[in-house]
Amino acid sequence: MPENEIWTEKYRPKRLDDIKGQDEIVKRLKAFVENKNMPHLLFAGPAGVGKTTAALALARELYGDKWEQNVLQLNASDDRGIDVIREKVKEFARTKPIGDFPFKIVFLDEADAMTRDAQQALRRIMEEYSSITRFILACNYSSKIIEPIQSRTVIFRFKQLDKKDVFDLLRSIAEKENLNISDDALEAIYYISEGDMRKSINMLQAAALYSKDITPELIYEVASVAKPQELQEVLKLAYEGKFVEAREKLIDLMIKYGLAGEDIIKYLSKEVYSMNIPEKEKLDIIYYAGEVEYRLLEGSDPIIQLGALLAYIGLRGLQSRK
Ligand SMILES: Nc1ncnc2c1ncn2[C@@H]1O[C@H](COP(=O)(O)OP(=O)(O)OP(=O)(O)O)[C@@H](O)[C@H]1O
Repeated sequence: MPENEIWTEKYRPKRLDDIKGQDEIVKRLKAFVENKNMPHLLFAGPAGVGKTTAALALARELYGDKWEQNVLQLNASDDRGIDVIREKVKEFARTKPIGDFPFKIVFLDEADAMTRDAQQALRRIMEEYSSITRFILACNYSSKIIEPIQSRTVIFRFKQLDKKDVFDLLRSIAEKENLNISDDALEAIYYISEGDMRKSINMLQAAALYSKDITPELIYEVASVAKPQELQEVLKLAYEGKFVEAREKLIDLMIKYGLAGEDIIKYLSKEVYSMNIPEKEKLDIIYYAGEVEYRLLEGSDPIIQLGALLAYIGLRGLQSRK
């Protein structure tokens, strides 16, 4: 293995059985392999949870060493306008499978990013060549796929991966790469990646460039994310009415980690849940944070908007002490 290989590729499961946390889906895909037949499929779900991995593993198990000749994979980074769909996909879809197989597979990643016109062209090709070609479309939101495609595919909904699945995989990678990873560091990775396995593995690889000992500090540093305690500190200061200190600390964090207002608001909101204050206060603050986020996305000044949020938290604190 080359030294600088990307770990998400190096450790991408080759077989369906090695895919973590998607047991129901794996079971159904294995039945397709056994029957040597399958309908068109639509894989929907969040980023980095195994959609592409499942499509490729399915192809490997169906075709064995002929899998690459029988699969056309077009990523979102490839041009996938109508012309490409018409030419490239059609060209591939209309020719016979290589070897003794009844159909070929076309895999399209991030199909929900394709224009409606391109999806319409795709739909016609799906219909025309369905006797010798099956399509697997992956997307984050199935609602963004045009209805005629949805109704022609069987939808598989991929779940966000839970802690255990992410921890198991990261531990086994750490062992193979001779790293020491603490449980706190695993927690930190999960906190930031929110069950996105690609993000988790990338973070581990980035941290390993600096040290064999993977600690939460190192993870927060490479991920360029403020530690939960640092954000808690800001919230606490604000709630106690120490507005100026809270604001300064927040600006320091933004500079230290190079965070944009939208990032900060996301992480701050997450931390509000663990504040030691009444439930009603938390809900009010989270509601207000939602409004601030909206204003930020509309282009408002982040320092003023985040200041407004801190002031609001301060007011809530003041009222609760009355
Ligand atoms: N369920 C899983 N089990 C084991 N490894 C996984 C799983 N999901 C993701 N991975 C790892 O994360 C990497 C990215 O996964 P994959 O490409 O399958 O994500 P995806 O769901 O297709 O996401 P996207 O929508 O962003 O393309 C893989 O190379 C693999 O190493």
